[in-house]
Amino acid sequence: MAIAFLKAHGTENDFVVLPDPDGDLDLTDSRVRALCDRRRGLGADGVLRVVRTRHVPDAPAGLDGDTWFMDYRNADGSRAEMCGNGVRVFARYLHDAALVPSAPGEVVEIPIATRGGMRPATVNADGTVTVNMGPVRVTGRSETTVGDARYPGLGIDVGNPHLACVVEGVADLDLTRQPGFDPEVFPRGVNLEFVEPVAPDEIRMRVHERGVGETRSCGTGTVAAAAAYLDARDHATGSVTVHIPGGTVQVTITPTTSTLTGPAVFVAQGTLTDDWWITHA
Ligand SMILES: N[C@@H](CCC[C@H](N)C(=O)O)C(=O)O
Repeated sequence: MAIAFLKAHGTENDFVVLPDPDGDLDLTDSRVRALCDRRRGLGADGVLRVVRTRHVPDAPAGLDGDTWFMDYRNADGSRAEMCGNGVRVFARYLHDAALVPSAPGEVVEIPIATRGGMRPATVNADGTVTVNMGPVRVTGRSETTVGDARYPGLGIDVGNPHLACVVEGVADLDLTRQPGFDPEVFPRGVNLEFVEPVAPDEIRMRVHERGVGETRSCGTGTVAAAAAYLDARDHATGSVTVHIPGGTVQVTITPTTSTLTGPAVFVAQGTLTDDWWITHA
């Protein structure tokens, strides 16, 4: 069987990467949960399966079948539409493994399909990756609760759902439990960002991710956080530096789209044992 894997992270939002060009892997929810388990598996916030779009039954209609598809799974086994840190890692993998055309010294845009649509990315000369994250759609206002405290926030869709709340004292929040949210507003669940300005156009963010729990970074969340920060200043566009526990990224929001720039780091590669794979079917 010899199933190959790589371990990678983007600002410490960590992933198991599974190359599966022909869609041969039977990646069950149970196997995703086991892979992400930090004791009985490799340990990660999510899994990125690298597969051609034609082999993904739930890929959005109209995508080219040859395009590489980022099949993203949360640590609880659920599928999500998008993962911003994941796209950076995914692009870096395609680039370094020479799975996409490139010329020495040339910055080439890599088309990447996701359940949230196309998210083209470029690997920059310094090794960082810039992802075109698509338009930022404001979906309304809602609130979250952490313990007894209520925080109003801005609902934002960047392929996946977010509620970004500008608060004071981000460092002191207890995010070890699922914060409350309105299931009528977010019937598919929601990623919750807590955002604090630290300087002009510079914010600190923590996140509780749908399907994972608190993570050290969330790329789509940083875009939502930047949008909420700008909205609080009556701006719809701008460039914001976002500090998360796992590092720093740069977000730019324009009238038509948004970009996310940050690192993509590969830690290890190896092969899963057949026994382990069979046991966790
Ligand atoms: N960590 C990701 C987001 C992953 C998906 C999210 N948990 C969801 O369910 O929508 C990112 O970097 O964007």
